[in-house]
Amino acid sequence: MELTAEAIRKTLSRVQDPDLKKDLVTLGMIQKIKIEGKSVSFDVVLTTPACPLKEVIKNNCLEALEEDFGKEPKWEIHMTSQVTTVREAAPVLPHVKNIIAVASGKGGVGKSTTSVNLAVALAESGAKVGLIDADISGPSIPTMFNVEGEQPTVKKVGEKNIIVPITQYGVKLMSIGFLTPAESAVVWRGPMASSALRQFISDVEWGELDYLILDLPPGTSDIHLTMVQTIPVTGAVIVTTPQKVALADASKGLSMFRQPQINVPVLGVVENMAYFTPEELPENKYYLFGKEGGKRLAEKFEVPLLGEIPIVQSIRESGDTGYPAVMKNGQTKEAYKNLAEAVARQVAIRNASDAKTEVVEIKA
Ligand SMILES: Nc1ncnc2c1ncn2[C@@H]1O[C@H](COP(=O)(O)OP(=O)(O)OP(=O)(O)O)[C@@H](O)[C@H]1O
Repeated sequence: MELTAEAIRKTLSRVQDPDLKKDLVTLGMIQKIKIEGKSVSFDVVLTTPACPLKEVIKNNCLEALEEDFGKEPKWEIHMTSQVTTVREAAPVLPHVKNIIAVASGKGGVGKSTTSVNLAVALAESGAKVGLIDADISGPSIPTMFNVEGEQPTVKKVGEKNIIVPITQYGVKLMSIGFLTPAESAVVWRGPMASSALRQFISDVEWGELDYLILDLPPGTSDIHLTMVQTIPVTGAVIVTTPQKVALADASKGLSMFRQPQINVPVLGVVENMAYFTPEELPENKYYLFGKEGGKRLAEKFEVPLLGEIPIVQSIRESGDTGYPAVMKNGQTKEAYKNLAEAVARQVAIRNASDAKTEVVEIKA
């Protein structure tokens, strides 16, 4: 077959994105085809830098091309990415492509730990990431990022005061905890918290972000309703442990997002503390809180199980020392990396599906 851009496109239109179930050409993923003699280069623009199928897609392209053009041409395939969004021309946070709420029904199940490691894992994949700590009951993000006691600066843009978020480990951070000294026992009442959060949305210099993670307080109170209605959430991630009481509360949390007045797509469930594993014997698993509760919850609500995170001493220690577990090599890094890939994948699937019309945008 003659080596032309059109012929290459025709061949690549046989290669599908396994998640989006459409071919790469129709999805607009094949760009910058350059032919120089027998050397061909082109870009494959994926929907997220955290794409777990990068290698699979690349190999499928190569296979199809060699089938049609033989082994002689030299193929140079650049795997790049551009995170997708359904928030074009959004009234608030117009440069933030996706807002992901991390929620749990019950407290203490590891929602903040999950948010932190998810945010850092996404940033490590190359995405632009922000994190809002909306946990008014006990903001722990400053500690988990080792920025306790730091205060965001304020700058004037025109007539307006703009808050510059704190950046740590490649993630832009705002926390209710930055606004009150750690030792003070300020109780954030609903309206006060909502107004602080509204400020986080309207007065913070977030810039361009691929993913803004929102660490919500535990539970399903009125405060949640206000928060979720204040912030135009793209999708929600539900964190639970496999324990019966946690699962019952997680069901409530999940159902909250599906209420008609909220109507936020649930991206999936994370089973935290899924099993205990001693770091020196990673193949030994002990199901302290029961087995596969998160999986059953995900099945019941017909949403994906995004990850199973073991209970490991170093995860707790990393939280306390402010050096997220995902930054250290080993088994927990893999678990969080896989989680980030699964979340990014579900966001891309959401954005490509018809469900996008259901995402509610509410002005802050
Ligand atoms: N997979 C894990 N392995 C070991 N320890 C964990 C794990 N996940 C969370 N923890 C620890 O459990 C405690 C509670 O976690 P975290 O603060 O993330 O929970 P939370 O659901 O956000 O709590 P809150 O209800 O206070 O918001 C912390 O000390 C944390 O370090």
